[in-house]
Amino acid sequence: FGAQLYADDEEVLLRQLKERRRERNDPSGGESRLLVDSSGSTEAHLDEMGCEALVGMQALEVLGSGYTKLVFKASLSGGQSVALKLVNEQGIDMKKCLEEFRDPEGCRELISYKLEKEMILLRKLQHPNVIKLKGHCAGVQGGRGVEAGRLAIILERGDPLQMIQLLQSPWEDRFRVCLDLVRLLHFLSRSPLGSIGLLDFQPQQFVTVSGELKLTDLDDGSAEETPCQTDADCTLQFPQRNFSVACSAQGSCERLNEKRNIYNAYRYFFTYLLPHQAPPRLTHLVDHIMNSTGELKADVNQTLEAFEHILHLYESGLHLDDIPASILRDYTVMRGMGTSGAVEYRCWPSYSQQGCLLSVHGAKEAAHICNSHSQCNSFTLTGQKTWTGRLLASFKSNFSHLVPDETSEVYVKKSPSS
Ligand SMILES: Nc1ncnc2c1ncn2[C@@H]1O[C@H](COP(=O)(O)OP(=O)(O)OP(=O)(O)O)[C@@H](O)[C@H]1O
Repeated sequence: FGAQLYADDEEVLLRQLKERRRERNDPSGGESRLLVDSSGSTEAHLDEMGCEALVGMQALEVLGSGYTKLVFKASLSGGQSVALKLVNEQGIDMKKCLEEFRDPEGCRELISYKLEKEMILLRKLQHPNVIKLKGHCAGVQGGRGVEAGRLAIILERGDPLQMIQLLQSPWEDRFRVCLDLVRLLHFLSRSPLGSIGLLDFQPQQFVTVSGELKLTDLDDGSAEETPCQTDADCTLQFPQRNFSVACSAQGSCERLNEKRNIYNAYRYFFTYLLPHQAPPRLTHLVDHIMNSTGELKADVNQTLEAFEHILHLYESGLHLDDIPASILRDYTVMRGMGTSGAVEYRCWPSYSQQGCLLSVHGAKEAAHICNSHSQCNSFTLTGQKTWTGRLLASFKSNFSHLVPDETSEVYVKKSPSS
């Protein structure tokens, strides 16, 4: 069934289009939220939004576009911000189809099929790291930049993944993207449609929603393992490396989709995001992940375990056990206080451009960091937390006075004589 859903065979598409045309001429088949799924049954998706949700919406800006689809940010009349995905009339797919068939309506319909396929897949593959389908409308009313009469799918809105921005962000946020990706690959390896390989593994296929990574382009997947006769038929080829996979007794390359996904995760994401500025006490674990995924020595279960282990240590602070509690004796603590008139210094990669704002497990780790910065004479544990629940600590050279602040604590280095 999965492989059938992923089939892009032109003949299959045209047959489906003809069937759809027949259904449309059938007066009973007009409901916009009824969809014929590939098993032939008609499913109602009454919890999803329909065309009525788009009445009065404002299409605000283009979020992104690709060969097939165009994505708008839209503000619904209730104020909710969503992403609308439509056929990209200017896209390569449309151009190629027009060149070949010179039939604008047929081509639009052919490409709409990919949107429908994506919709079916989004329903079948629900996971925190897959973009959420909110609904669809088979005849968009029109609005700024959106033509009338087109199929639009309504998705939760994300921010396109900006690799350059991510490279400059704290390790914790970069680790989160990699962890989310591994959680997604783990799910895809045992999805309801079988083990799915993502054939186009570019960062453009992903967005983030409040820092969480989500796959948004689902039509470039394969749920079929490559058929084979001998092991020689099962090679995974990448520009820098090739791998051999065994041909199973059933005549398919064993877990090729899973392996391809892991290596792509390594080459497009981990290499850039994981090792750089990893917490010193976790680098050996990060190096181990880099090695085992770069050499395809670990499967997706082992890779996920390794990531979750790092997360556990990082959240619990267990990796900091060797920092003695006595390190805090060198500091005077003032609870319920913040500072003003601070003399800031910059560190990298800081959560703030102006000063040195880093995440810590607690006062002990903050003191350890402050001791390693020559400019640091005090730090404030703010009440703000990062996604892992770690605290944001602001490191400073000096400050002019203390101000009451229920949510924070100030630690000042004792002078050598005191
Ligand atoms: N829910 C969303 N929120 C924000 N941006 C999105 C969303 N979905 C997609 N995008 C942006 O729109 C772009 C195009 O979407 P999508 O990848 O589905 O189109 P495509 O035509 O299949 O692209 P490609 O040719 O790369 O396969 C994405 O690269 C992404 O940046």
